[in-house]
Amino acid sequence: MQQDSDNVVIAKDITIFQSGQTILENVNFEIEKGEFVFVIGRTGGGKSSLLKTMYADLPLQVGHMRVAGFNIDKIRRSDVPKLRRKIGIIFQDFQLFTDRTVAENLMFVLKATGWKEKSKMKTRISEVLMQVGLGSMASKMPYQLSGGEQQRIVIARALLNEPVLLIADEPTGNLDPDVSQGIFKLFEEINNSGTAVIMATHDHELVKGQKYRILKCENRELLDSSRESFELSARSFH
Ligand SMILES: Nc1ncnc2c1ncn2[C@@H]1O[C@H](COP(=O)(O)OP(=O)(O)OP(=O)(O)O)[C@@H](O)[C@H]1O
Repeated sequence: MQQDSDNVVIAKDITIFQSGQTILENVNFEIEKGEFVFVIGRTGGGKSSLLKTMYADLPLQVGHMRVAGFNIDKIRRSDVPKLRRKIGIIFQDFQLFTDRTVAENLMFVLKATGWKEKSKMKTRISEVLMQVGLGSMASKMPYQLSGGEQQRIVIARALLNEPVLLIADEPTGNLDPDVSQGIFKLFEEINNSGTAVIMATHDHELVKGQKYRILKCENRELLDSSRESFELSARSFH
């Protein structure tokens, strides 16, 4: 597939399977640099499967997909870590090492992704912690942080290598509405600084009234608010 410098994601005629079952069929969409996109749909509709395909966790067997310059349908195992360095991935459950400080958690990722110079690593850690509003938390253990703060650290970790795309799968799923709102605002700030964001969510309150594009998984189809209008009632979220 052609490289398209304005798109961080190109999906062309893709079909997604789980254990031989078709989950989404004939999916076509593109995400531009710096775009913000929600993925919604009822439970089991295929939101996570779509995101997993994007970060090469679920192999793509039918169709073509390009993410952050990598051909997902042809990606070699050895290239998956390189892809994941270009994208940041955030899940509902904060997966921090519980026996390491915040700074050690972030340092671990920098080392694993090839950073060598200690002073640059320390600077980068300070920068991302500032960016998520937790500049003073470097020496805290995860258990000393609230759920919302832990999720901010996970977001800081995803930002370390300046990704072109953040993929977030229910990032506010375990958080109170107020805290969710704060996390969402943080994603918006990150997006405003130029990083594309794709966020799967069940949170109707979060999505309704927003200006952002929505992809909706429904009956094995991916509906796209930039091409068609569709129902956005609470029912389409559960
Ligand atoms: N590892 C797996 N093995 C087999 N089937 C799976 C696997 N993961 C998901 N599925 C099935 O694929 C379908 C889509 O699941 P997926 O998790 O993508 O949906 P979702 O929209 O993210 O759901 P939820 O909102 O509940 O997280 C479901 O029928 C699910 O049971």
